[in-house]
Amino acid sequence: MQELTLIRPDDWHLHLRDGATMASVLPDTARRFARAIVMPNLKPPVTTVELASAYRDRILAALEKDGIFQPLMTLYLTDNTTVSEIEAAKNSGFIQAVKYYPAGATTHSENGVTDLKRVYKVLEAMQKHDLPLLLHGEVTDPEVDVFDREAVFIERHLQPLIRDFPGLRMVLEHITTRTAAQFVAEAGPQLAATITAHHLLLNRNALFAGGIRPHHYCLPILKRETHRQALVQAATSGNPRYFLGTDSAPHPRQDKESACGCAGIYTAHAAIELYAEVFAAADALDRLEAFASFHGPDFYRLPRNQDSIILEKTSWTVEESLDCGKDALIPLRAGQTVHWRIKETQRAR
Ligand SMILES: NC(=O)N[C@@H](CC(=O)O)C(=O)O
Ligand SMILES: [Zn+2]
Ligand SMILES: [Zn+2]
Repeated sequence: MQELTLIRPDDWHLHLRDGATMASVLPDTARRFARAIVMPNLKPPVTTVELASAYRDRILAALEKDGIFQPLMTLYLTDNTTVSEIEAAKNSGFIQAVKYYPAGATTHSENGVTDLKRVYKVLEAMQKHDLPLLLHGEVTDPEVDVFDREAVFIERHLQPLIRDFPGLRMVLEHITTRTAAQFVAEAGPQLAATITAHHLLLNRNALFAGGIRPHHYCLPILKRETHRQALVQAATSGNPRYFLGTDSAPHPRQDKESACGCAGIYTAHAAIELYAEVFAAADALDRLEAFASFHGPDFYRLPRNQDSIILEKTSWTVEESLDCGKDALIPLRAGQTVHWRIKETQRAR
């Protein structure tokens, strides 16, 4: 049997939703991670410090009292975000970043930015106050093939952003292509990327295995095998500019199993275990801790965690369905086996 002790990891990209759904998914994340960057794409979106503060209070109220989990909050950037809101966010002490969704790109992005030029003043303020910008990096141009939207985003939007804001730290979220991995490797220290467990485990064949698989549909969409391999290579490379972000995104079963199903894959129930599978398969378990527990806090300029978790190589079967308040929630690997599990979590002394 194999065991692996890690400093407790953090999740640098997470959807917790709100209300009953949040209450039912939160324990999965809090059991594994010390902190998570909480995405602001609620309905209505978390666009102000006041809304973020109230959302944070609801998360804290839903947590077990003796836990250590800390939500790290984000603001949802819109065409109307003001410079004074950025200053207030920086001064809040609990907002760690601002999230950019191109309007219409993904779940609950209808209030996103319509044209980056409209938020240049706000980006200048973020650069000045050193508040990172998190990017859903896909163009929404309907002329662009859905499999190319990330690569085209890099060319059309990310390159100009880097040129125009050389002092703004940015995270290209949930990267899915060799192009993105390479771009991050070649860019300077202002740019990092999160990588999900599902993009490391699955290629686009998983969308059509024996029939259409709505529970494998997420955005950016799964890509071909060569891209998956490039992501594994990046995640296991030891390069500090790649780190863990699950993008665990719960949707009620009926919204996924629909004629127009929602994008999002739920992985919080087995998050670090799934990454362990990827790193084990790449013979790189010795690099999991840095990817999961060091690179993220270093980039965000937060302290690394002190306590640890122990993973063991033991198989267990994922439940067929979980509860998400309103309806069933179908987790990744439902009814199937995960090959690592958490043996123990240890508090720092
Ligand atoms: N990743 C997804 O497919 N969905 C996310 C939104 C996002 O991160 O783009 C969601 O909120 O459901
Ligand atoms: Zn996204
Ligand atoms: Zn997301």
